[in-house]
Amino acid sequence: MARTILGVIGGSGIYDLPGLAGAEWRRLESPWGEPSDALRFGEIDGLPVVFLPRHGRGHRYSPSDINYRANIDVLKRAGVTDLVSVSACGSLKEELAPGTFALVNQFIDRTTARQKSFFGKGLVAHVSMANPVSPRLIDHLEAAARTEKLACRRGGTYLAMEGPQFSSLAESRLYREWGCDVIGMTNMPEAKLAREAELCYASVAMVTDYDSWHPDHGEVDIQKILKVLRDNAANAQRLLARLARDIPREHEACPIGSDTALDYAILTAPEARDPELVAKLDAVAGRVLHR
Ligand SMILES: CSC[C@H]1O[C@H](OP(=O)(O)O)[C@H](O)[C@@H]1O
Ligand SMILES: Nc1ncnc2[nH]cnc12
Repeated sequence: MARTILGVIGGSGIYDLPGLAGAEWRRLESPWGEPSDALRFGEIDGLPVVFLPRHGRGHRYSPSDINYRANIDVLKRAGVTDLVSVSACGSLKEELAPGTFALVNQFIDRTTARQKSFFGKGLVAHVSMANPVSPRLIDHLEAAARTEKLACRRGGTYLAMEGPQFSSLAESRLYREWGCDVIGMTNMPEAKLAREAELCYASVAMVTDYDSWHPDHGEVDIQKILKVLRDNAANAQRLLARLARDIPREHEACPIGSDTALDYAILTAPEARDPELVAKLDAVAGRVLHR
């Protein structure tokens, strides 16, 4: 079994990870283009941690402009085994009040303008997304939240919208009718690409607002969000530090097979594969392409 290397993608309001011993920014090249930023390498209690600010330092990339493929590729190149995403989101349920951390386990992808797969013409693969989140990683996050006494709910469906505008009232109501719990703009295609790269993935959806549907809270606006975001970011740092201290140092085999997702996923015959695409997939799919 490999040793655990914890990856963290920080969302809005989270552009660094304090408390990393020996921390340094290091830029990794990716054949998939420019990632959002350099990676922040360091250690917590001897555990290697690799951090990436999803929107880049200074918040330079909007959700539609983020190169999700390059981000996942560089994290894979850095050796990450377990990837935790932390994200701001709107609540679609009364009981998920601002400040709550939802450990979501399902996604509905309503994004339209993003590259969603590492595979394609010349190398076709189909991975399962029935269970997009690694339950073991959720167990560790839930335990960490409990230890840190953070308001947390296990499970839930995250609706990923394209943005950057917030949803209309009609959309907000529709997503509630669909049974969604929270809404954000970034966890898709991130979760899909993490699965293709055989990473265990989990998402901490940190509620900042009630989107637009709630009769007592009016419409969502960025000023309100920013206020809650600051508290959430401080709590997220505590959660992540606790997770890093307590997660097992040996990477545990994923009970839903995230780390073997490509075993039977590739359909293209070896002789029909595009050598250029095969070369680009050295980090993401090297385990199965070069065996
Ligand atoms: C800060 S409001 C909207 C913005 O925040 C979320 O970003 P992230 O998921 O990276 O925390 C949301 O998806 C939007 O991009
Ligand atoms: N209401 C909302 N909709 C989409 N993304 C968000 N991020 C934070 N709040 C959000």
